[in-house]
Amino acid sequence: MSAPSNVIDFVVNQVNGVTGLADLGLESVPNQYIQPPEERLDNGNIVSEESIPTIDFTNWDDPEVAESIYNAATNQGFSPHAEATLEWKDHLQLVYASEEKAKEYWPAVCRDQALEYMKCAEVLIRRLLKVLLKKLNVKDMDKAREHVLIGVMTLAFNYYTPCPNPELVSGIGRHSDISSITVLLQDEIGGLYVRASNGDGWIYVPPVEGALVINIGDVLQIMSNDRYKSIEHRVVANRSKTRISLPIFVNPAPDAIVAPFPEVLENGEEPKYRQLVYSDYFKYFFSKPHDGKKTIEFAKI
Ligand SMILES: O=C(O)CCC(=O)C(=O)O
Ligand SMILES: [Fe+2]
Repeated sequence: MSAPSNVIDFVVNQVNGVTGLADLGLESVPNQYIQPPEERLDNGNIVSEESIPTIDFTNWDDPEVAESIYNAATNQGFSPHAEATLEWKDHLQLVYASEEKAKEYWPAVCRDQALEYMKCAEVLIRRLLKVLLKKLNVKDMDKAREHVLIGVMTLAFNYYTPCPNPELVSGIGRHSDISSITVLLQDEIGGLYVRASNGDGWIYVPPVEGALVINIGDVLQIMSNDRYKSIEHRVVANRSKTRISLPIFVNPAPDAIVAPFPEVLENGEEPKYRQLVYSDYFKYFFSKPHDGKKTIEFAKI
């Protein structure tokens, strides 16, 4: 079977998605999905000596838990440049504005489960942020801070359909999230990689039953004036299995002002980032293809 003559129209406008494309039984993926060779992930750039830490949160009051979270959040490298290709995934995003709005607008098929999950996750998110802020000397989460750190939470459903040429495409191109933090639930298939600390290779993030993946996003990097580093990550496609992941993006409200915390600059440290309105950062991120950690340059002084 050959690809439709207008792939974007078939996938996007006719709402067939990548899954509809794959269902045509193509022998090879359309050109629009093929990544340039330097962007492909192979055994040559996978780092196996390094792994990501798994932290047990059962005992929140243990200072060692706080220390592990802090260490995990301060470690990240840099990235080179990227080309624009389409991603091999379909997705749905549910914005959590309020419980009433969620009940009104979210699809009935998953509404109750999604709401329950969001409520549980919110408890974890608040605790995590508290630990991370404490290390920055930011003592309380007042309304203004809440507006910027947990202004809008969005639950996304990523659906990575099997791909006939997984080595040529990208499930999601390399990027850092533009959240404060992202809490990700992945199924047992695997496919997520994060940048190794040398800034060059990639580390596989194995699915761990009962564990969530926590990513630091650009907003926390900006607000911590680089104490915390947002993590560059990517997803590879799978030849035979469907993979599902559910990230919660914990984002500022659109009108929130993002800037380094005064507490971080207290000792005369120079701010590395300017003040910006989050909606401008958001628009900038979506105005271009994923390009590693380059979005944050937009906020740099
Ligand atoms: O599917 C994953 O594991 C990661 C998804 C992701 O990075 C994103 O949606 O921003
Ligand atoms: Fe992401």
